[in-house]
Amino acid sequence: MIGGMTNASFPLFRPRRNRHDAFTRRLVQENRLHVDDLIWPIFVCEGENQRQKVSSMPGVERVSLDNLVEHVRPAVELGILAVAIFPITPVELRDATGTEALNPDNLMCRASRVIKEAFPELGVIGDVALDPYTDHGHDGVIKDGRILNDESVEILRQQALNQARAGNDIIAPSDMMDGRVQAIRETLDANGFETVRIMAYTAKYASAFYGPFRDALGSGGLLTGDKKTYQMDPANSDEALREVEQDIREGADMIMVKPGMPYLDIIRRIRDRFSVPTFAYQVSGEYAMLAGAIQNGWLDRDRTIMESLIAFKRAGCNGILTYFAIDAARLLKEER
Ligand SMILES: NCC(=O)CCC(=O)O
Ligand SMILES: [Mg+2]
Repeated sequence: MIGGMTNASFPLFRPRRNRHDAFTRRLVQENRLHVDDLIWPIFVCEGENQRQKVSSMPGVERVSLDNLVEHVRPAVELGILAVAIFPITPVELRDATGTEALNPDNLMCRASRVIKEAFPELGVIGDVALDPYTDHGHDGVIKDGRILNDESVEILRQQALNQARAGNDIIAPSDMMDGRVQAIRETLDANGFETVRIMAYTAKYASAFYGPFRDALGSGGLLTGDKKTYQMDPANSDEALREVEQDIREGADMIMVKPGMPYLDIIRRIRDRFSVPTFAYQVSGEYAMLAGAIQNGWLDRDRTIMESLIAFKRAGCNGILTYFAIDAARLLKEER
């Protein structure tokens, strides 16, 4: 007996029968990708009429705010529910403590207002961490070569409040400091933002797959050392469960695993244990691998994109942050 059924064997059991034709395959399909599952990360930059290509992410652009509404419109028209904003902070505005993160008129806040004004229904997710704003490229403040936890959290809670005031619906702390979810929750609530949601980057690994993202943000060259004292060791899995448990207790509404494809086992373990809405970030390096191979004609574009995304659903994700969001939404629309 397997799963309550007789373990029938060939020739009685022919698994191929359920693959016989298209209608049967659809009928028995276990997981489906829906446009509601897609979150689109976007890069914004200063300047006028900018649409800068990111060389290591073919098909991805950084856009200036005057182009932002047109950039985002296809996502809205395709029914994508939310975008995640990533600002490219000019080098001259970066400093040791990421002061620009607290500027109510920083690029993130202005981008958020531009999007909210044009598309009030579109969900806007703001990344909270100091790395786009520091001159050393780390997610927190440094003293004597160490990334300080509690001092960084004090800045992060102000950064989150700054973004909530600009209109961000979801605050997504990606810094991996301990205790920041609770601190951000308290600060939001104390300031009347109790409906602003927190999507915690809960299991964020110290990964090589963020390389192209740092190119896109211009923070790659700035980074001194690595992020191993705050991001997780790729060898660890139990630890991710402890991180999830803690973030739920601290008040996270949604949690995230990052990167995505190399960490599907982590997603599955989380889903088996917890009932919290779980997201994954198919990060820049994953995008670069696939988009590069697609561009070279080594992989079939449409099938590769869709197979890479259904894997997240199979692993148990409620949604996926992916640079392929627009392509995938188009493909889903064609399928219908
Ligand atoms: N905090 C957001 C990221 O680090 C994104 C990484 C990526 O796409 O590689
Ligand atoms: Mg944590």
